Amino acid sequence: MSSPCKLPNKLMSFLFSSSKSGYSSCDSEESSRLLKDYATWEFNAFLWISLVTITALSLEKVFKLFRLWAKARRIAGPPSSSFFGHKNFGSRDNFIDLLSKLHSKYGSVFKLWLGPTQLLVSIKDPELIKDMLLKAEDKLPFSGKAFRLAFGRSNLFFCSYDQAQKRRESLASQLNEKLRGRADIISKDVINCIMERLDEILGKGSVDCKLVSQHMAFTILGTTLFGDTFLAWSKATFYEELLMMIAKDASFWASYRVTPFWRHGFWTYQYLCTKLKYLTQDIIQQCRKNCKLFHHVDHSSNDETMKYGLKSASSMSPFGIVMPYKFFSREVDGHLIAKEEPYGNVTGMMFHGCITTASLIANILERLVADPEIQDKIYSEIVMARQGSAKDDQNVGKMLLLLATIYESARLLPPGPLLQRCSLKDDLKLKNGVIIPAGAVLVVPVHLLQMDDANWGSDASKFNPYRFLSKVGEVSDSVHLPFTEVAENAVDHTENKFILNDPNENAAFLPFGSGIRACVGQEFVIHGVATLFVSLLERYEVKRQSTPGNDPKSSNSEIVFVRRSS
Ligand code: HEM
Repeated sequence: MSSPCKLPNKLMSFLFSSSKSGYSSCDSEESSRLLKDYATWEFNAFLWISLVTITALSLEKVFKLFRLWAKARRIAGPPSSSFFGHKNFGSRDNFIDLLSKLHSKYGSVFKLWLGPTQLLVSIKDPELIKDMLLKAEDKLPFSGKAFRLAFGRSNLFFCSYDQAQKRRESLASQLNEKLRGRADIISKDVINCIMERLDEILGKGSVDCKLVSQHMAFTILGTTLFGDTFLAWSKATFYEELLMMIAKDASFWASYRVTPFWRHGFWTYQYLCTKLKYLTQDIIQQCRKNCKLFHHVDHSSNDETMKYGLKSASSMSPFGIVMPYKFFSREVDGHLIAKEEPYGNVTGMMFHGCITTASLIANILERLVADPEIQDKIYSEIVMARQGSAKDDQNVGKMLLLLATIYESARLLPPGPLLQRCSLKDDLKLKNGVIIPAGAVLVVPVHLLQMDDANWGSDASKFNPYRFLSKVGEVSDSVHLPFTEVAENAVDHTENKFILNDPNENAAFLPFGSGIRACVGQEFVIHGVATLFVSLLERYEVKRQSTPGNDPKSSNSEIVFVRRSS
């Protein structure tokens, strides 16, 4: 039999010769034999290459696993109870309790095997956490998967930092640009629209605090991304409902290792996700149309603008402060982006922003209802800040008690999921010398940390906004204030001068995360929610509904908005 490496040449020469001299039966036998040999040779080569590749990949996996086990041995923690399968940790509260107990036993860093290949490392020391959050760049593939499954490709919430970095920077620079301008973070029109909607809901009777907060957050986020176009969009209510329905199931469907195509519920979920995508496309198209119109009007009115030195009012803009050119062009800072990505990013932001902002608003309302004294003081602060300033001035920087109340409510937010990170490629060395192997899941039990007396004093579990305020002269020079330019003028009602501490100075303040993957929207949200509460508290007093049999201290009882006499 001819040597296999000569086969292709032979085959080629045969094909050429046969085309010149025509077919004989002998030639055709020879040709079919050659073709057969060639096919066998190709098939064998394919099998060998597959075998070598699979063996190399398996060896790499086994090697990584041994490396993980070897490196994890050096971290304190309970031994793995079972080599096979998962350990059942019960509910989320049970799991947090378990972490708390293990921290008391093993110190500020310990490991916990979730399975033979899944290593979790929990960190509770604020300084080590700060160090880790600066160094660990990646997130768990799970969170990226939940976003991708629901909203399509999204680089903003991608697990690998390399992929997310450009979009993060682009979003952060747009938000910060607006914040630096201090103007109209939430425009007067948006606030009016929110108040009108609230009046409408109040007219119908009882108020569900969570639902009202959700509507408010949704309007704020929608107008931030899509501008005033969003206020006139007829499908906004449907969009909100759909987003919330998807939010309920997103983690569940993402928790499957293999996408569960066989489950009917999964297809219903996918149907809702597709509907949401079409709605996102619809609002984006509306924005584009308005943008063209806007540019047209803008160009034609340019002469007038120049002549009278007028600037176009920001409320006229059809876009919000984030989205336009950067998010819907195919290129961001020289990087070409996939066609799907802008929709994924925008819907992902709506999803994350609405859920987190809604829960913050609801939490602030609950705190104000439970503490009417603080509510009264904030109201006086608003009235005082308004005196002497223009009627539409929305500079919330002067309202230090309000801002401190927002920080404190964020600190006391009910326990969210753990803050999680990982380093996908490299091992991570913490400043206490502990080496965390690449691929380990790093978690920060945020709630434990934010309720820890060691970090916040003996009243850590109590609502006390004053912990974020310092008397003038008592604050250290190292404290940088986010609203510096106005903080100096702030006066508390006890007639002492107070200034607002930067909450991020305390490494245990983590409602927005910290470090390299910290929340991009933190300052925007604080500023936006403060603007909302200025208008809300100017108009209403929030109280607990006092119906017979209703425990006034229970946080489940309904809230009423009592209109203030103007
Ligand atoms: C009360 C409201 C909000 C809270 C409590 C919140 C909280 C968080 C937290 C805890 C993270 C993870 C941080 C980390 O791992 O260190 C995060 C990430 C993020 N947040 Fe927020 N957020 C809020 C609102 C917003 C808003 C309104 C936006 C956008 C306009 C936004 C944009 C983002 C982005 C883009 C990320 C992903 C960062 C990344 O993975 O690289 N957030 N947020």
